[in-house]
Amino acid sequence: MRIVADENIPLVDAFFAGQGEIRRLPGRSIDATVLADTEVLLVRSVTRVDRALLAGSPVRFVGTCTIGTDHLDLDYFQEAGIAWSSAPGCNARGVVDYVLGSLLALAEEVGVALASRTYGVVGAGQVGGRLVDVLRGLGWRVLVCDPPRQAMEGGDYVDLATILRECDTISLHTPLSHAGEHPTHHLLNEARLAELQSGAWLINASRGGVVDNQALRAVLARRNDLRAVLDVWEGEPQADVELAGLCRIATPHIAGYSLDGKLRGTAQIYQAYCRTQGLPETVVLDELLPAPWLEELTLDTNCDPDWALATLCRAVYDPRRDDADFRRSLLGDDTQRRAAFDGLRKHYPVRREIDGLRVRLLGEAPGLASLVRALGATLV
Ligand SMILES: NC(=O)c1ccc[n+]([C@@H]2O[C@H](COP(=O)([O-])OP(=O)(O)OC[C@H]3O[C@@H](n4cnc5c(N)ncnc54)[C@H](O)[C@@H]3O)[C@@H](O)[C@H]2O)c1
Ligand SMILES: O=C(O)[C@H](O)[C@H](O)COP(=O)(O)O
Repeated sequence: MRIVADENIPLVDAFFAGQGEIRRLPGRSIDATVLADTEVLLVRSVTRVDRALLAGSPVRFVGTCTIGTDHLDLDYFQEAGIAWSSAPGCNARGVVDYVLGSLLALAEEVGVALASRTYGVVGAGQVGGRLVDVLRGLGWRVLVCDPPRQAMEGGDYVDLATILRECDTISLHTPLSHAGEHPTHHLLNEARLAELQSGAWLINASRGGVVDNQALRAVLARRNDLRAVLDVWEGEPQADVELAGLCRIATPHIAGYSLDGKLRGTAQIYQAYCRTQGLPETVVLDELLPAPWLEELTLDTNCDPDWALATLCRAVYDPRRDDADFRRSLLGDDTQRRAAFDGLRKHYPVRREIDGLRVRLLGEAPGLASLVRALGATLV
């Protein structure tokens, strides 16, 4: 059996070598020609997988090591009887860590307490749901907008207008969709962006097209009270340089790029492949994940909780490093910038997840203990 895999899928050999011959290619160069004799296609988000790519090929399983599926034509897969799998939730924790790191950076810059903000989470699935749990666990006020979940489950949700009116800190975590009852393409359009509160912070680590980038650029140019954090861009790998310049944090679609998240992505499509083929799963992720560089921290119980929060988060990840790398890459011409966008992602440094930390408290400190638990770290 022949397998074509994006060259940026880590551990693809460890998981799939027993299944056939693997050909690794840059995701953007996978085309119909290379699939002419391929049964299994393993991709990341940069490969558009649709009729034009697959028609006439023997591909019978498509795995994407990503949460997002907007690059897959699922209707075509159904019509053509092609089995597929994404990796739901694989890197959700990484995105939560990115949002936390961004909030810390903005709070420091503005000089406000994060506890004084009102958070609006739009889309409460794998990523947004985890984020809501962390923010509420920290004791912060959070409103949630998720019309599909609200329709299915009822519960304590608000609409987007309420989020824009009441929240000064908004984080977007919806899929990118152009159709259906609740399409998200340009969910934040010119009119909605105009409703952002004075001094609002807007974070988008979902998909670029959820925010009208041109409208965002215009509103940020007009209003210097607003602060935007963008990890995702319309037209990637091309990012709007002027818009990036107006953002407080700008990164090349790496919010979910923890090592754990990437490896989980590979493991999840391997598991799905085995299930569809009725094969036993013989490769186990836990045996392949290296130990984190920092496993345990000890906190004195009289430490300041805000310092503890920043220290625990930044011990694992600080998005300002990615922001700095990305800004340097924006100095070239269009071709160089596109290459740099992909290059920064391909050569992304090792990063782990905050919930992998173990924290030892030197004595009784219920407030600190609940902070550690809210972050998802383990108290020892
Ligand atoms: N930047 C990154 O590195 C990165 C990493 C992981 C995921 N993502 C992206 O983040 C987004 C969220 O991922 P997820 O795993 O949480 O997805 P998910 O499918 O688990 O959750 C999405 C949620 O959004 C809700 N939703 C759908 N339409 C909505 C609308 N119009 N308004 C409000 N809510 C709506 C859904 O009901 C669902 O609960 C996706 O776009 C995904 O591709 C980005
Ligand atoms: O959808 C996802 O899982 C994320 O956006 C993911 O980080 C995309 O990474 P890529 O496949 O582009 O490497």
